[in-house]
Amino acid sequence: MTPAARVQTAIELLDEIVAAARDGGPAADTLIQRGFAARRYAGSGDRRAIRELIYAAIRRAGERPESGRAAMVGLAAEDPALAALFDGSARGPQPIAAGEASAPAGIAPRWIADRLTRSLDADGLAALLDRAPVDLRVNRARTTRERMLAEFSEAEPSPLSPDGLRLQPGAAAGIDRHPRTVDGSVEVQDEGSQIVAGAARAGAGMLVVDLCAGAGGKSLAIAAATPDARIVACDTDRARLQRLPPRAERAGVTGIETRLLDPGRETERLDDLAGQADVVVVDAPCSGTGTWRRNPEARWRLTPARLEALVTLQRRLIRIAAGLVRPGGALVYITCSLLPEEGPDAVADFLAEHPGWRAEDPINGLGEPAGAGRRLQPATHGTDGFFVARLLRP
Ligand SMILES: C[S@@+](CC[C@H](N)C(=O)[O-])C[C@H]1O[C@@H](n2cnc3c(N)ncnc32)[C@H](O)[C@@H]1O
Repeated sequence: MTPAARVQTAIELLDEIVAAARDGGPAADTLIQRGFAARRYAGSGDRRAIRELIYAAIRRAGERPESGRAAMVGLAAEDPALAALFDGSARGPQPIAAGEASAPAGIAPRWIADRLTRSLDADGLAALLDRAPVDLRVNRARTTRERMLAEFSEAEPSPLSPDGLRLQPGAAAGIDRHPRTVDGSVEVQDEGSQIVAGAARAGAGMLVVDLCAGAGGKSLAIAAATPDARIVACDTDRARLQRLPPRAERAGVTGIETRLLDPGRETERLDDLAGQADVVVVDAPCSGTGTWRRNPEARWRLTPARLEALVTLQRRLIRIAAGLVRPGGALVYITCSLLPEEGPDAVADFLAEHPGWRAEDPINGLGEPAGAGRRLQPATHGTDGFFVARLLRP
């Protein structure tokens, strides 16, 4: 493909990404993969260049642009070499017209950037859109970090997690097909996610409920660290939860059972666990502001109404979780968001409504204080953004 044709293809795929963000469609990565499958003529160099153009345009545009072309025209305004490729050649983009729509540069939609500035300074805000490294969690049930460092010659030990390895983005191509990923020796998992999973502090023989387990990122980390715990992994999303048992098998961990919940009627399937759990983990559905560096178009999907619905659901899930904790047990509340209303404010509300419960440091001084919990952020800790609190039942 010519460089100009790559730009035109990036514009076409961006059009689909913008529409999907507006209409609740598939993630950018899915659309890009489908787009490449439909364009078999694009070689690996073309694909890499197109993907880079797309993500550069997405990262740059804080507000959802009106079209893929507006996003790319905005990028071209800061890059004369790119602007020169709008040359009207056979498969290239038409020349940029005077006064043509151009997406403005920004970090996030205004309404949400305003809320984030309650808790992040300018560097913290900008780092939400950094290019993220790829972190691996070494599966203690299978191997050791030292052995995996020998297998992944380009990896470094990640600085905060004892089980983490870090690969720079360029060195992580094909990581899903790497033999040590396939045999369950390592899992792709952000270092921040590894650390907050550690807040469960599960011990031998404990009953742990992972209320929002999804495909099991946290459950698998807990099981690898504590082979003798019983982990009940719950979720309302059947497709996600179904991905957990094969992952557990691949990782060689036992003790995880899955439980599908009915949205709005979660407690009906949790009756037998009421007041029984040593630890309940609530890795709540959230805005994902802490993971924008991996899914930058997610910020185009958020609306005030969607955020409000999430905040309401988070508060409901904490209350459900509290009903499962045994006296003296712990509730671990996690979000991958840096918005106060999804983290410290949610915990403050819970503590105000539940006298006798108290918070303790969930991650042994790592991260920084955030209300009754702690948080990790890309700018300061090099991880995705997370909030985590550990609340003890009287
Ligand atoms: C942040 S994700 C969990 C990620 C997962 N714990 C991991 O580490 O990979 C939040 C999960 O909450 C689930 N969820 C949404 N509403 C729920 C509800 N009412 N009860 C339980 N889970 C719910 C979503 O399906 C989603 O999988």
